[in-house]
Order: sequence, then C-alpha cells, then structure tokens
Amino acid sequence: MKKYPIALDLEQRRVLIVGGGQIALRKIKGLQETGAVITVVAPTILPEIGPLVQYQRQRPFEFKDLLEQELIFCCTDAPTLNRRIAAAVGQDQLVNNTSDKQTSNFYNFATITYDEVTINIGSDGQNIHKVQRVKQAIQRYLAKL
Ligand SMILES: C[C@@]1(CC(=O)O)c2cc3[nH]c(cc4nc(cc5[nH]c(cc(n2)[C@H]1CCC(=O)O)[C@@](C)(CC(=O)O)[C@@H]5CCC(=O)O)C(CC(=O)O)=C4CCC(=O)O)c(CCC(=O)O)c3CC(=O)O
Ligand SMILES: NC(=O)C1=CN([C@@H]2O[C@H](COP(=O)(O)OP(=O)(O)OC[C@H]3O[C@@H](n4cnc5c(N)ncnc54)[C@H](O)[C@@H]3O)[C@@H](O)[C@H]2O)C=CC1
Repeated sequence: MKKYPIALDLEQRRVLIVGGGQIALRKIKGLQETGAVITVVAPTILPEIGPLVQYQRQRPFEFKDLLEQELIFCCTDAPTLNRRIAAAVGQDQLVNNTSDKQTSNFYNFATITYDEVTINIGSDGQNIHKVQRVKQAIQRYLAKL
C-alpha cells in the first residue's frame, strides 16, 4: 500500500524510544528541535543519548511504558520484543519498528535541510540503499548551486 507523507508537529508530544543503542541515537537525533518530550527505556543507554532526552528509564521495557505515549520507536536488538511492542500499541499510537517494517505504521524519511527548504526522501520502505544514493546525488547537486 502507498504511504501518505506528512510533516508532524511534535511540540509537547510524548515520544517513547525503546532501546538505547545506535539506532535509538539516530532516531533521537532526528527528533531534536521538534519540541517532543522524549523518554528512553533500555537496560543500557549510550552516554550520548542522555543530554538529548527528557527522561531515561534504565531497565528492560515494560508494557506500561506505552501508556500515554503518542509516537513509539522500537529500537532494541531483540526483534521479537520489537514486534510484540509494535503489536501492543493502541489505534491512536504511531509506531516505527526498526527491525520489522511490516509492523510499523510509519517510516522516517532521509532528510536534507537546505536553508528553509526540507527535502525528504523515501521509498515507502522499499529500498533504503536507493534512498541513500538519491540523497547523496541531491547533496552533490545542491553543493554546486
Ligand atoms: C523501513 C525503514 C524503517 C524505519 O523507518 O526505520 C528502514 C529499514 C531498514 N534500514 C536498513 C539499513 C540502514 N538504514 C540506514 C539509515 C536510515 N534508514 C532510514 C529509514 C528506513 N530504514 C525506513 C525506510 C525509509 C524508506 O525507504 O522509505 C532513514 C532514512 C531514516 C531513519 O531511520 O532515521 C535513515 C537514513 C539516514 C540518512 O542517510 O539520512 C542505514 C545507515 C546507517 O545506519 O547509518 C542503514 C545501514 C545501510 C547499509 O548497509 O549501508 C535496513 C537493512 C537493509 C539491508 O541491510 O539490506 C532496513 C530493513 C529493511 O529495509 O527491511
Ligand atoms: N531501521 C533501520 O534503519 C535499521 C534497523 N536496525 C535494527 O535496529 C536494531 C538495534 O540496532 P542497534 O541500535 O545498532 O543495536 P545496539 O546493540 O546498539 O542497541 C540495542 C539496544 O537495545 C536495548 N535492549 C535490549 N533488550 C531490551 C529490553 N528488553 N528493553 C529495552 N531495551 C532493550 C539494549 O539495552 C541496547 O540499548 C537492530 O537489531 C536491527 O534490528 C539495524 C540497522 C538499520
């Protein structure tokens, strides 16, 4: 099914990141300056993550962590757990399972910021490698303007 691209206003919205490794860090970096209120839950959390989030719960995920969260990223290195979390979200919650796109109800774009213009590149989850090649080609083009 085709996906519908939108730009979300996340100011004061609650975002949960399950997992505290490299992929979690990438998603958290993408959330900077959106005004989102970010909670991370994981037994081990990269030290770089601390200054970038509002709340850290240094322990394994519990299902009650989902309560009142609006956007959820499953970023653990346990694909079965990521899938169980994605399956447990409510109808009004958005979930991105980084280890199984079939269970996500949204994806992230690769983004280029060019002054006030944002260029979002995506493939509806079809081909991340092509997305990265196109991003590089656009960056080379913009560098020449
Ligand atoms: C479905 C999706 C789920 C989601 O939303 O997370 C997804 C899935 C997968 N990614 C994989 C690999 C990598 N993804 C990245 C990076 C990014 N991936 C992002 C999005 C998405 N990736 C969503 C689809 C977006 C769309 O196409 O519409 C970006 C755009 C946004 C973000 O995640 O923040 C960010 C770009 C940052 C930038 O360049 O700007 C890197 C690079 C790195 O980690 O440094 C690698 C290592 C690549 C390598 O090996 O070089 C694999 C394994 C593939 C394989 O090995 O074959 C899968 C699984 C699969 O495709 O099934
Ligand atoms: N969407 C994408 O672009 C990509 C997704 N991935 C997926 O992301 C996953 C994570 O990758 P990395 O961040 O590199 O792994 P990592 O090893 O750096 O981090 C894993 C994190 O999961 C946490 N974790 C483990 N069990 C947990 C539990 N019960 N509750 C809460 N947190 C728990 C760990 O404490 C750690 O913080 C990979 O296994 C893979 O499935 C990997 C590459 C690209």
